[in-house]
Amino acid sequence: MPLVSMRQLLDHAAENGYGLPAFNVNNLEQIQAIMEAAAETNSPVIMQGSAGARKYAGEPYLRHLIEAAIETHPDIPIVMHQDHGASPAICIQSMRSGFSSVMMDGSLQEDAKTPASFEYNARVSKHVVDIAHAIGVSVEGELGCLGSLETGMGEKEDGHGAEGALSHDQLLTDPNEAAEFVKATGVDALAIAIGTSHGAYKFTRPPTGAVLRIDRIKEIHARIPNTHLVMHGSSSVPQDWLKIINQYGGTMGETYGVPVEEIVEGIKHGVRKINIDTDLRMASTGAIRKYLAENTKDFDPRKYFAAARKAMKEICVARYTAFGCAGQASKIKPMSLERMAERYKKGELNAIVK
Ligand SMILES: O=C(COP(=O)(O)O)[C@@H](O)[C@H](O)[C@H](O)COP(=O)(O)O
Repeated sequence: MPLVSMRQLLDHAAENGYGLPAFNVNNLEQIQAIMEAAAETNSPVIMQGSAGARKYAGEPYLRHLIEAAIETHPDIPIVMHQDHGASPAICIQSMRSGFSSVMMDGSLQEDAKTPASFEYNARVSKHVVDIAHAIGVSVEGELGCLGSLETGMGEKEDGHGAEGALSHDQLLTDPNEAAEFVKATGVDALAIAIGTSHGAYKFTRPPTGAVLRIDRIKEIHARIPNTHLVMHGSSSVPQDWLKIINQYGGTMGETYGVPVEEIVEGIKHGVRKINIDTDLRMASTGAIRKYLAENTKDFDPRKYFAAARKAMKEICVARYTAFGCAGQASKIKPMSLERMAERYKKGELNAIVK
């Protein structure tokens, strides 16, 4: 099965009431873990490369690893998505190199740190949509700045994200603005700010509705019913892996993520794409720490990478199952990007704004 557009998968998810985890990828073992889990559960796949991943692995390595997944698993629809493009130029470069979906993150200025105005965000996002849709590529936008409703701080991590204190309004996507943004841009998917943040340190205690505003999802979805909502920063920060990391020499502090049952609630109200990176990082780190501590004579990296791959696969299977993707891959008839471009041109995929 060829590479497919993200819009095709998210439309299928909306029609059938499920959500798709979008796993960040940086190396071979992560990609194999995701694909083994998808094959075992018959799930469609979104793999995404962040700015950090592009810096770490280099875009050609990422692309060829994902292409290897497509070749190895011809029966699974796969989206190659570029996560957090800080400028139209980055998105255009990704499209040129074969990504079937891009995120234009105009919520921040091109430095990926300074919150941008609504006008700037709408202008750069619309620019990317015009180019992407002409070739059948899907576009995710972002409105609102990710950060903590507990502390009021932005979530700068690894060079990406707003720095310093943010107002409550900036940390929470406004449904009226979301409607205006989608009308002005025509993005296929919209990342919203509801109190989640990237990385492991999201909440100092299990989150309540005051700091994780799932209720806001319902209000936004009611205004833009066919624009697919995206939850960034949605790792659940598995407590069992946190314990293993610390048991084997790690010093991670007490922290909590987004509970899977809250994500499932979001899926009932229009969330279709759920970004997950930290959970696989934690499973991988915990498994490697444990393996090396228990096998002190081993020096073959394939042994501890295999342990990491197995741990990551278990998380992927759990998320595919919980989000309702399991069993869906074989029901999807892939559409070429050319066909998607025709559909955009005919207006078949126009946004509904209420
Ligand atoms: O939402 C995301 C991950 O959420 P998470 O931390 O797993 O809760 C991704 O979109 C981030 O972009 C990604 O984790 C950032 O990765 P790097 O830039 O550090 O590679």
